[in-house]
Amino acid sequence: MAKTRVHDLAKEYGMTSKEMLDHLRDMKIPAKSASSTLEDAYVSIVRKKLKPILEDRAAQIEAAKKAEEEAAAEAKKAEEEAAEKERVAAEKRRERERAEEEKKRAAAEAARKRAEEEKKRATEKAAKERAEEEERNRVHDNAPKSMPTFTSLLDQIAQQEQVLKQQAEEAAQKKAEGQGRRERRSDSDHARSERKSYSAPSRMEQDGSPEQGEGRPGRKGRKGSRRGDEGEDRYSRMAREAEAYNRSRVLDEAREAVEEASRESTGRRRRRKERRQKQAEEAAEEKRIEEAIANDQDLSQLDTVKVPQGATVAQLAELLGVPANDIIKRLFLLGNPLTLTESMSDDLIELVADDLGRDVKVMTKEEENSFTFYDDPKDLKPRPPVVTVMGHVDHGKTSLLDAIRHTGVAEGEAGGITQAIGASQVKINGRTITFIDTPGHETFTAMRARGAKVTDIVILIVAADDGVMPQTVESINHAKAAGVPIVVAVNKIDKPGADPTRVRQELTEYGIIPEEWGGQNMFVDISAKKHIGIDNLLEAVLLEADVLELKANPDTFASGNVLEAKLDRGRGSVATVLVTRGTLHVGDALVAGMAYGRVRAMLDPKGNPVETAGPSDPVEILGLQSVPMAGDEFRVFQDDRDARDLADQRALKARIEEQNRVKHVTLENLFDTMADAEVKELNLIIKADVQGSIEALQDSLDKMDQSEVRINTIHAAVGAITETDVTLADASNAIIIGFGVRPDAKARAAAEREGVEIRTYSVIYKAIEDIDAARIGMLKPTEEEVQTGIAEVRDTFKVPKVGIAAGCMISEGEVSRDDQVRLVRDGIVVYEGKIASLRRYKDDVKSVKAGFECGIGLENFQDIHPGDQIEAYRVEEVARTE
Ligand SMILES: Nc1nc2c(ncn2[C@@H]2O[C@H](COP(=O)(O)OP(=O)(O)OP(=O)(O)O)[C@@H](O)[C@H]2O)c(=O)[nH]1
Repeated sequence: MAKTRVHDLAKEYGMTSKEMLDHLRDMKIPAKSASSTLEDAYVSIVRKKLKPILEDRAAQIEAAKKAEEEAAAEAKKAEEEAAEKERVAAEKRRERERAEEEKKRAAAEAARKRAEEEKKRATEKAAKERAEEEERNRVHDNAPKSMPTFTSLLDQIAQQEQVLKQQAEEAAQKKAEGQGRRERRSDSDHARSERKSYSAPSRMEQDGSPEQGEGRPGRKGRKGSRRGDEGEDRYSRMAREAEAYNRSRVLDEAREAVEEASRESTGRRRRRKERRQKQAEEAAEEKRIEEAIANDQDLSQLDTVKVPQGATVAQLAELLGVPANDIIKRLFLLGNPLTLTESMSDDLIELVADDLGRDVKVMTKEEENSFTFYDDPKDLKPRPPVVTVMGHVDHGKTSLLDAIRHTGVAEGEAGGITQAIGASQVKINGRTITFIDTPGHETFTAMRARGAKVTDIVILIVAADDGVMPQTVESINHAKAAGVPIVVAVNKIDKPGADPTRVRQELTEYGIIPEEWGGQNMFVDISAKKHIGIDNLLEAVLLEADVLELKANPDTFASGNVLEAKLDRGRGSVATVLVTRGTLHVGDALVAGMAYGRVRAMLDPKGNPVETAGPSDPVEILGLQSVPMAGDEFRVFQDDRDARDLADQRALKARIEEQNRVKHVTLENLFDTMADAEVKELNLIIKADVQGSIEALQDSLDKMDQSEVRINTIHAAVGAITETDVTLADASNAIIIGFGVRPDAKARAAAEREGVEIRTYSVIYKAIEDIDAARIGMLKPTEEEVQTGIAEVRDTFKVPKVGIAAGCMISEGEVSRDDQVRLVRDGIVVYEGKIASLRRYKDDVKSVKAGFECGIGLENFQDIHPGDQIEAYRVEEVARTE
């Protein structure tokens, strides 16, 4: 019989071994230590006696739980209140922003008006100035530009001379009154003295010695001029000096005036140039605003200049409307001297533009070409509808498409019809309908996920003997999500148990209501097998198409989507494309995703070679140099260099993204990486469900031999592995170790993208073992966990005998009945084990794929909550490499 150890029993009662030993001693039960074993009889005594303790503990736990719940409820309430407050604040903020925006718009409008008025005024002023200038030029015909200044200077000089002459006369008069001998002097001498002494007073003032001069006996001017100051008459000397002084001053002033005049003239020229530039800018701005208004563009985006990636200095200058020198100067200051024809990096373009106070958007070739086409309504012509058939498995999708392909074909020919490409076309009443031959909503949704909306109408096929089934509902939801109208084909009406009315009834539950019952959907009863009602169905599709008024411009370069593509051994890259606009011709240069080429040959759905394909035509094209992907958009280019450039650019971008994935360290490559590295360190980020695990691991790591590789724990915390952890690991070349925790979806995607290794464990010793082995290059994994699928728990329900089961949606991959699973709640692993039941509605199924709903029961586990995640995985053997 199994024996129970003291410490196990203690654990069961949530007490320490010592406490348990004390109880045993009280009960007189022999036990020495925690590892002592107890007979079953003793164990049952203990259980009986300790029952009140257990109950007490349970009550405590219950109380604690209740308190916790209350606290949580309160916290939630507070959170809701805060959220409400935040919402109100956000609303107010938005209102403020709206008002601000309005204000800005009004200001912009006012500025524009002001600019207009200013422009008008400036034009008038300029005209006036021009008139005045012309007038002036007429007066001073042929005169140099500085002449007016000289003239005014000469006037000034004449005025000054007049003043000085007066002053000299006054001085002479004074002197004549004081000294009689002056009277004897000749008239000419007197006149000369008068002329020459006009600046005498100022000279005297300068010398500060009028008395001294007055006291000295005078000499004859002529004599004085020959023999120096001694014999010179005082006034003559003063006059001479004044004349010399004046001449140099006048010359200086004149020189200055000339300079000033020439400065003024260049200044004027500059100002004129600036004014003209400003006017041109304003006119350009006005034109842009007018164009933007005419094209319904967002006015706030107007200031952003679109610059193609790799633009040269000259191109950027032209786009920004600034002199190239301005850009070269800034590049020089930024330490990146470039010449006019050199191209600039994205960063440099942005830096320089920023420095110039301009907003730019560097456009990749992809962005440059990713505009939506605009067609003038008068160029639009009706086009055939494009139809996809959807429905539950075995309800007859393939049979219907087959029946449709045989429509209008004579019995004898029927056998010869082969489905050449992934789409077909039928003619009814002289009109064409295009069918996409990959039925089912997976393809439909996959295409839609890639941005390809090719289907105009969905035919929902429902077997009259089976009624609405799970995939019927899923198809409805997918069609509704894409906003595509549904025509219902009630199939298998030839079968004895067929009940078309029941189908109609059931579909009303999902909002699909027959027209005859006042709803929006056309219903047609058919038998795909017996070819009954097929024409009626096609007519219904045409009626629906009429409502949609499907149109496209056929007279332009073709564009559309790739429906499927493959590499054919004999023919190379083969792609089925659906033209949505324009007309595709043999010889056209086109790009589809990363593939580029010229259309070498085209085949229609019946496999016949054709020269052209218009809107809604599916064709198989040969000639692409690589294989595009289903859903890729294709476009024809006028110039095949543009097509090649775009394809190259896309391929280059993909390559760069691939290369940019830094090769991070993993436990497997640790040894080899360390062999090359100078610093031998292993960085770890540890995430665990409880603090204890972190401490236990850290403890073991500390004890590890770190002489060859130093182990650094750069971050350790309790909780799920998040995107931030991955970012940190990426930046510090670290490995993430998780205990009882899982990465969330974002973290998983980031780790995949950045090549960061995440290792999750449920036992510590296994992690230590792996790290230890990796350190010495001995990590040889023999098993590998392969994730198969993820199920999101949407709801839980009670199943008799099974207990609580989870109503799930498979969000990734495929979950199989025999997969191993773990239940993850908020990133923490709460259960690991097996699937007890996997069901689609009432049926047990082997597996369920992404996009489908199912019920999952877990083995011996009932604590499932909505919002939990069930991760399914398989453990696979890994072949040893050595
Ligand atoms: N009696 C009868 N049987 C039909 C009719 N249409 C289809 N079937 C049969 O139903 C079965 C399933 O038809 P499929 O066309 O393969 O159905 P499906 O929806 O394409 O099936 P999956 O491709 O598996 O999703 C085949 O055995 C058909 O012969 C019909 O109008 N009457």
